Amino acid sequence: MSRVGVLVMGPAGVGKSTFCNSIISHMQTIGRRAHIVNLDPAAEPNKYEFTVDIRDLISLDDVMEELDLGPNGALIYCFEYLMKNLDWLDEEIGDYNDEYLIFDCPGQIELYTHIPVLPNIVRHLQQQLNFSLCATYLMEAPFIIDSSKYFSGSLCAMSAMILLELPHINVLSKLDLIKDEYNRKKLKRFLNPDPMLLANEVEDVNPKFQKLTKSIANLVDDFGMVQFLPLEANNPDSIETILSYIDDVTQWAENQEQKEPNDQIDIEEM
Ligand SMILES: Nc1nc2c(ncn2[C@@H]2O[C@H](COP(=O)(O)OP(=O)(O)OP(=O)(O)O)[C@@H](O)[C@H]2O)c(=O)[nH]1
Ligand SMILES: [Mg+2]
Repeated sequence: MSRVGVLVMGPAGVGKSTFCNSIISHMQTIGRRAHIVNLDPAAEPNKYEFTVDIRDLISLDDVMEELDLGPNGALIYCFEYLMKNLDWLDEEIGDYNDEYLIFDCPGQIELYTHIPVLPNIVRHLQQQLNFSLCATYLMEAPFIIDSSKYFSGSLCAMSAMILLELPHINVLSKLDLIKDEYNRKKLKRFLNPDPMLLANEVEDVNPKFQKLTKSIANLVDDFGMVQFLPLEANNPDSIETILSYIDDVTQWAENQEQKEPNDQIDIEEM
């Protein structure tokens, strides 16, 4: 049994759910099967039906109303509730052996930076449900092309990377919105950036913070976490490229190949 899980993470409105839908649509086109697991208790109705939906376990609106919590507190409560009811998740996912599941996560970034619920869910999926997992972290291209924001975005992505300890792919979403303004060469500076060069470009920063920016650039540089894959949700080529990276880090193809000899044994045994 081999299951691939892709966590789709990133700040609010960055294009996570749209990306999930684009993967499903692309996979259908090429004859592969995938499902969306919705982990956002505040999700809006989606183009593709959620195969597993946290809202079937707990509703954000109910929590807000009954416990008199705000949306962020209620979200944390929902995840803590999910942690206490992981058997529900096991049961829901249980029927989907040998499948490709895409986990659409909420946009509250505290979930990826300092609350341990997501790492606990990740360990559970790996250890109890035998998932080969990959994290995708989306950042918006229009946001990131400002050098100073590039560093704050990179720190958030690194935070998620450290917290989850998973194979990690950074994605620059909504690239179509800046394509006309930035030529290929300029875009490459952000997709495959040199943090030290970008740090020198940060302007309009209080001199007191320039040193801090350089230190952060050093850290990002040392970490080697400086690559982004471009995403245009409506461009199948960009989806295909990202999917090939995900397949690679989750060893999807190898798992498929491994299954073939067993299939043959089954046939011979019959
Ligand atoms: N131009 C452009 N717009 C996009 C793209 N991807 C998403 N959007 C738009 O961005 C908005 C937010 O997209 P969602 O997919 O709902 O973002 P999200 O990250 O799931 O949002 P939350 O779940 O609320 O955190 C929507 O209006 C999308 O149509 C893209 O590649 N290009
Ligand atoms: Mg969403």
